[in-house]
Amino acid sequence: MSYRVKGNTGEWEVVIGLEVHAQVISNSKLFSGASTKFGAAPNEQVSLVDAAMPGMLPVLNKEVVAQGIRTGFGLRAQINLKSVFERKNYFYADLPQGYQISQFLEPIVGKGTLTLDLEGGKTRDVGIERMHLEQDAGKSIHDQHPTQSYIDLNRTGVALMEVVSDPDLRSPEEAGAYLRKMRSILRYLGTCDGNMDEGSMRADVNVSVRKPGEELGTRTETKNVNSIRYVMQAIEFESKRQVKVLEDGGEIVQETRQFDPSNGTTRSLRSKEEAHDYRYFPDPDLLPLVLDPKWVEEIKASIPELPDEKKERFIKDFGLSSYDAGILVIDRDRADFYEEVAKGGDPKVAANWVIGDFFGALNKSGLALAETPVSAKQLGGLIALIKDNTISGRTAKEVFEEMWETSKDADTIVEEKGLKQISDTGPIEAAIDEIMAANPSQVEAFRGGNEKLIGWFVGQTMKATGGKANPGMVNQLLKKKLAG
Ligand SMILES: Nc1ncnc2c1ncn2[C@@H]1O[C@H](COP(=O)(O)OP(=O)(O)OP(=O)(O)O)[C@@H](O)[C@H]1O
Ligand SMILES: [Mg+2]
Ligand SMILES: [Mg+2]
Repeated sequence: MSYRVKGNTGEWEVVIGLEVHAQVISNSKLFSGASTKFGAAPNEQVSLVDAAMPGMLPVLNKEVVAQGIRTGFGLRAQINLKSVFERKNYFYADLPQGYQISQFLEPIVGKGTLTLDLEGGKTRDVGIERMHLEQDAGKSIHDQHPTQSYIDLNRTGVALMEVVSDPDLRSPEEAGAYLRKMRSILRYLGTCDGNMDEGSMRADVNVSVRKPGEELGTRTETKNVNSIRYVMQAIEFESKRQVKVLEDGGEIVQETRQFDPSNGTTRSLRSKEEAHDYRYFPDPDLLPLVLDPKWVEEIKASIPELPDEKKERFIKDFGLSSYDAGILVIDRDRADFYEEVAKGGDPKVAANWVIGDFFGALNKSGLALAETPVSAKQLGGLIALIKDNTISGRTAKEVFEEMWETSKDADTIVEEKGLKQISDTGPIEAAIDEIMAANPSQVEAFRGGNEKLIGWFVGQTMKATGGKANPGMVNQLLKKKLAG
């Protein structure tokens, strides 16, 4: 079912386009050699270029350009061999140049596609309009002094990628899926760390509403939202607000809004009348960026397997469901971990264990994957023991818990605790014979048609063998013997 906002006049469709600002992983800034490391004391990482000292000239950072190209390939997008840096002029205290160097008419990356992984393993493609490179601004600090503002220029000039989506998203969930996938792709590529709480990925959220089938409505833009949950909340609030305004006979004005995380609402920052005229023009200090096609090809050849391809391979080679494969490929470490576990035998069983027991245990103990007490190889070893019938699936759960506590190998634990499953027919048959001899009336009832009693016999046999009998074998032998 598609997402709709219910109003008094019927149902409204929500239309969303996201602009994602992603900080490029690079040691130095877009046009200066200053460090980009997170967490430095204010104004420790500011070169003369960043501070816009007179006469300072920008020098383009080649690594950032390479990162931009990688991102373009990750978004299955057109790489433009010629692009142009332009000045986006506006005044703000934390913008010493009085303009931001950005790309406008000719961005480095053109149209592309991002595939959403939705509920139930469904997917949907969303259009990418463009991606360009630009400088970040500095930071104004208002909460240190009652009457003064402070400026931190560490972030000034840090390279950002702005990825602009088409207005293709239709619900808060889809917007969430879009951001999760974007983050996953950028992390696979190593072009952005995707840490939203450190501000390395932020979104401008464009929202409009319309009656299904109608033309696009007027959008508002909620700036700089820094968590996926907040983006979803902003969409929910903003779409309901717009429906109410329209149904009350009002009009939506194209405006910039701000999200308030304390109550999940948005409020107006500035309206269209006050909208910026950025007076874009090509930066005279920078030549057009012309890429060597050979270099671009080299970069293309170095792109790693990305989540979509990996997912497809997991489905095809390992027989996983789209849903399971989607969960496993979300980040590269998880996917690698799973593949290592799958070497232990049955890849489908491995997926169940990794997604269920293993991720569950990680979650419960609040550990990151890198801190796991049970290695992929060890988990693979446990699964191999189930596969070759050394232990039952049920015993395996017990062994896993012990592994988690002690970091011991599965076979060591099975050996030490004597958990080996009984798969010899001899002792199982002996146990069954004894139970049947001691319970003639049950045997008679079963033979008389009460087939449900098989469960009782299984239980008795398991009990008699200390829970170690191979359950498949117990079933098989019981059926044979009870049939008489
Ligand atoms: N009617 C609409 N409803 C919802 N989203 C829309 C609508 N029209 C456009 N959008 C989305 O708004 C975003 C516009 O971003 P874009 O960077 O092109 O321009 P901008 O927001 O005006 O510029 P700036 O980068 O200065 O904020 C895109 O993601 C686009 O898909
Ligand atoms: Mg934009
Ligand atoms: Mg915008």
